[in-house]
Amino acid sequence: MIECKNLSYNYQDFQLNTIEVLKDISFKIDKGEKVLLLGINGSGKSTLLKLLNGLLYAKSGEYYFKNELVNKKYLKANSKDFRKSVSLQMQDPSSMLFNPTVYDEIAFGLKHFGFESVDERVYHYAKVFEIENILKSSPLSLSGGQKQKVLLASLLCVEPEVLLLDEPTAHLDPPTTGWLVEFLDSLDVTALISTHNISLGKELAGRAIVIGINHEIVYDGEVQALLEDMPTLIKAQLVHKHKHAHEGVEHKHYHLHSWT
Ligand SMILES: Nc1ncnc2c1ncn2[C@@H]1O[C@H](COP(=O)(O)OP(=O)(O)OP(=O)(O)O)[C@@H](O)[C@H]1O
Repeated sequence: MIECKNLSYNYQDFQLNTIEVLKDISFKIDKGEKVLLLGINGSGKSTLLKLLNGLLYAKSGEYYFKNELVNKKYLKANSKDFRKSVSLQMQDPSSMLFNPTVYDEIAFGLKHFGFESVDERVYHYAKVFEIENILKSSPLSLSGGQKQKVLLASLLCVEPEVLLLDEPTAHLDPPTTGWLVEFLDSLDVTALISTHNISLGKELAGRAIVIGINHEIVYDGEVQALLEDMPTLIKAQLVHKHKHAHEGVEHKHYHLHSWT
C-alpha cells in the first residue's frame, strides 16, 4: 500500500542553513497493517507523516502509494482521490479545525468528496465519537480532547484507506485513550501512528518503525521485540531514567513506562 525508498528531507532555518530531518528512509506498509512510528522530539516523525500525506515532497528518494509514484505530477492529476484515501491527523488539532460548528467540520469532507446522506453520516460519526451534544458548538471553543475527537470524526467519516496519526492520544484522558485504542483496533484500515506513549505500543500496533537521533531508521520490526531490546531503546532515547525506591532503596534505572 505504501512504500518509501531512500526518502530524505531537509528544512532550511532562517539563516538558510540546511537541517537534515529524514535520511535514507525505506520501508513498506501493507494494506491493513497498523504500524507505530517512534522517535524522540525532532527526530522527523511529523515530517515523515506530512511527506506521506503529500503536504511535502521528498528532497530525494521515492514514495509509492498503491504502486504509483507520488510526486507533484501525480498529485496534480489525482489530488482528490489521494486526499480522500490518505488522511493525516496533525499533532495540533486546532490547526485543522476551521469550520463554524462541529457539524460543519464533520460534514466538510463528506460534501467535498461527494458523499450522499451527509446528515446521516455526520450523526453516525458524532454518535461513534460521543460528540452529539457539541454538534452546534464552535470547534475552537472545545477542550483539547474534544477537539481531537472532532478531528478524528471528520477524518474517519470519509472512510480513508490510510490513516496517518500524529500523537492521536496526546490530548485524551485515560478512559478516552482506552476507547480510542480499541476503536482503532476495530478499524479495517492501514495506519501509521506516531506516539511518545510507548506503553500503548502493543495495543496500537504489531510493528514499530523507530527513527533514531540521526534521523535514520534504527528499528523496523515487532513491537514486542522492541520492548525487550533495551540497547535499541537506549540508542533511540525511548527510555527514561528517574529516581525511585524499591523496598526503601532509592536508585535510578531505565524505565519504559509513559509519564502520563
Ligand atoms: N517548517 C519547518 N521549518 C524548519 N524546520 C522545521 C520545520 N518543521 C519542522 N522542522 C524541524 O525539523 C525537525 C523534525 O521535526 P518534526 O516535527 O518532524 O519532528 P517530530 O519527530 O515529529 O518531533 P515531536 O516528537 O517533537 O513532534 C525539528 O528539528 C524541527 O525543528
